[in-house]
Amino acid sequence: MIAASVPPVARETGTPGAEKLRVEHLFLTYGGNKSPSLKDIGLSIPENSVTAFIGPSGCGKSTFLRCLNRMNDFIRGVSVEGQVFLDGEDIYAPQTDVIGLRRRVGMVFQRPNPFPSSIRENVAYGPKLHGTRDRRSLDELVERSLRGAALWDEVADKLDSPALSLSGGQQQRLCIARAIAVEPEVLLMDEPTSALDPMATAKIEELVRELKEKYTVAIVTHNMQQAARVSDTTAFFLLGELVEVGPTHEIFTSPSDRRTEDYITGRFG
Ligand SMILES: Nc1ncnc2c1ncn2[C@@H]1O[C@H](COP(=O)(O)OP(=O)(O)OP(=O)(O)O)[C@@H](O)[C@H]1O
Repeated sequence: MIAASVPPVARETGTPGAEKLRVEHLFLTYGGNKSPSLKDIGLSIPENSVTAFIGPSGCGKSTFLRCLNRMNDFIRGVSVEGQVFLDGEDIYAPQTDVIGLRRRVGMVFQRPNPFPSSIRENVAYGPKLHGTRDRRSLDELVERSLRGAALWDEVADKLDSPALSLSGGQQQRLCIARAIAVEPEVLLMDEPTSALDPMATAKIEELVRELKEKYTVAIVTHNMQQAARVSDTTAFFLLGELVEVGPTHEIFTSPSDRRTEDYITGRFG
């Protein structure tokens, strides 16, 4: 039996599989809505792994992802109850440094959204904002981040070209480079391939599998094959509830909840 609310696992930092994020009794209600869009979510996310959030449109996947670095704070009237622990500290506690939190928990969005500046400037932007000024350090960071996003070989000779001159898939990898340039611990990805063609999608999927060596990755996807290909753990959401979470191969081969089975076998969604 795979429980939707999993008990905390050992929290020994640096150990693959130690708990990075833990969510307890999370409810979220958008302003003006009578009922919550997320209901009593409990979930544990191990570090150095990929966790996929799947479910039909409107089930709350993106809303939940945004709870993990308080991006929902930008939406007026949202109320959040419950707890989200990052390395054991509640990110919704009043003393939380939210800017610091978003540095530790970075985000990549559905549509590639590079700034209208050069490739180099896109990657250097975050580190500069956080105080890195030295040109050599910045150059090193830009190269390391572009390598980390599997883009370096394609752009090394044109770092001062406009980011918007890149293809959609390259732009999305640039956004990943921008996200990792500030050395986050967690990367949240909201349907990062939904605007890309199959080749570009395959590259991002390969990259996601590599990224878990250094980061904890949580990814929202509409595409069940993608979840099966890239993730270690899959969480299935329906109507704002977390129905089931477990190892990806188990969710896709022997789910314990009938609703998960109906979804993954295409009976609805
Ligand atoms: N800014 C908002 N204001 C009010 N309601 C919202 C807002 N954003 C999302 N919702 C509602 O919250 C619920 C969950 O939406 P969410 O976008 O998180 O679902 P999703 O599973 O990510 O859907 P999709 O796969 O279509 O992106 C939906 O009923 C949606 O209408």
